[in-house]
Amino acid sequence: MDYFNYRENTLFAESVSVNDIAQQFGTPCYVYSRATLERHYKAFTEAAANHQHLVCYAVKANSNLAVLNVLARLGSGFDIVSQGELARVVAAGGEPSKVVFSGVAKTAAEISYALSLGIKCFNVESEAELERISHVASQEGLVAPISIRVNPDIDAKTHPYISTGLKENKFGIAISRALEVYRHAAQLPGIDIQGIDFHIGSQLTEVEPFLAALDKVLAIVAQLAEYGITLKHLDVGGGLGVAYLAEEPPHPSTYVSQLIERLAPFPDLELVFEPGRAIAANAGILVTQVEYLKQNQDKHFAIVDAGMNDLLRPSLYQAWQNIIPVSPHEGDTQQYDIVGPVCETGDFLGKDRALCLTQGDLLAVRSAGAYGFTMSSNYNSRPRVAEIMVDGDTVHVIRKRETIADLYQGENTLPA
Ligand SMILES: Cc1ncc(COP(=O)(O)O)c(C=O)c1O
Ligand SMILES: N[C@@H](CCCC[NH3+])C(=O)O
Repeated sequence: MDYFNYRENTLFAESVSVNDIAQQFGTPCYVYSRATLERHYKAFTEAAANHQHLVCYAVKANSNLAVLNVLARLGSGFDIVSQGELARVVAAGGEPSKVVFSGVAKTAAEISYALSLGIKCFNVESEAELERISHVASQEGLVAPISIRVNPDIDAKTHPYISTGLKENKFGIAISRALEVYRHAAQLPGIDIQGIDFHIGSQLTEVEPFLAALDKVLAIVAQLAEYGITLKHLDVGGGLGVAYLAEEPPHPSTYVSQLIERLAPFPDLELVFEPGRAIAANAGILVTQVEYLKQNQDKHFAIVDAGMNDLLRPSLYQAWQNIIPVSPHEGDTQQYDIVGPVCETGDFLGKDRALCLTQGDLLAVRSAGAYGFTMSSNYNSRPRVAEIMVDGDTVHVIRKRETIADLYQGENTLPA
């Protein structure tokens, strides 16, 4: 049974109610749907069925072991950006041979760990990193599979903090230098050139920027072939957006098939995708309870038990996420700012929401399955909340709520 639709992540399953989950496990809590995660993953793989491909789910979106395990069981690969994420993939039963390693600041220790596990590819983000990978691999008598992440200088038309493919962004190697860097890489010891990679940003709502970047990168693939460097894969990154409000991002199947059309002249080039948000965002909600209602002159506040430390996106990006009552009831509707307990004016989950509320009501913040828990913190010494997975008629606690004692575990006072 599906609990969340791709566009409207309907909350109310017949057999498992959000109310019951909140009663049983307390609030705030994140609730994810296994069926939805699986459906979103399959939207990519089914659309790509006629071309060699690998979906490498971007672990940063939601790195809970159960989420990774659900995807690993379907054969998913993983896009990681740290040793910690790689360790999670392994602990969740993912295959290192399906892991691509992105990120601008890979340390020698991280490179060594990833090499020892035999990952699919390092997505190299700078010339200095290429030298470091070559050095580490040679020292260890290993060969590192690499792909150059090129920065195609394409405007992804998204929030400036999550745009990554412009020349002023820190990511990737300028596309104008790509040929030179590949020719150098081909001479380096311990390096095995496997592919090419780009990732132009997150929450893109149009296919055009992806296609523009892809065209630029395919031109490089063709030129490299002339130099005798034949690439095995092309990694188009992640970035496909979801509907938080009225956005109308392309369905994964439309996006995937349009990219694959462009690959007609390259039938042997494996296509790698790194979706995070498109798989996880609308597979999850954050459930929170109204602690107090309060009015300051004309302003109405609903003070809830989840704050910016639990869900940072509204504060950080002024991101809009739908907030709905779990059990709607009759009464007066007011324009509420939904604010949290954290001592910051920027601590809000939503502003000016027309809602009919009473103290104790449960609210669901939708589209919270991606960049929700993973961006949470202990700010204000608030324990991290529980994560729950709905799997058919069964509800699993996939991460228990932190205790107060967990908050300072590992800390010490100074010796006497
Ligand atoms: C290199 C890389 N790949 C994949 C992703 C996943 O992006 P999204 O969640 O937008 O699909 C990101 C984050 O933007 C990223 O930096
Ligand atoms: N954290 C961002 C997405 C960043 C993508 C990371 N490359 C968000 O919540 O929208």
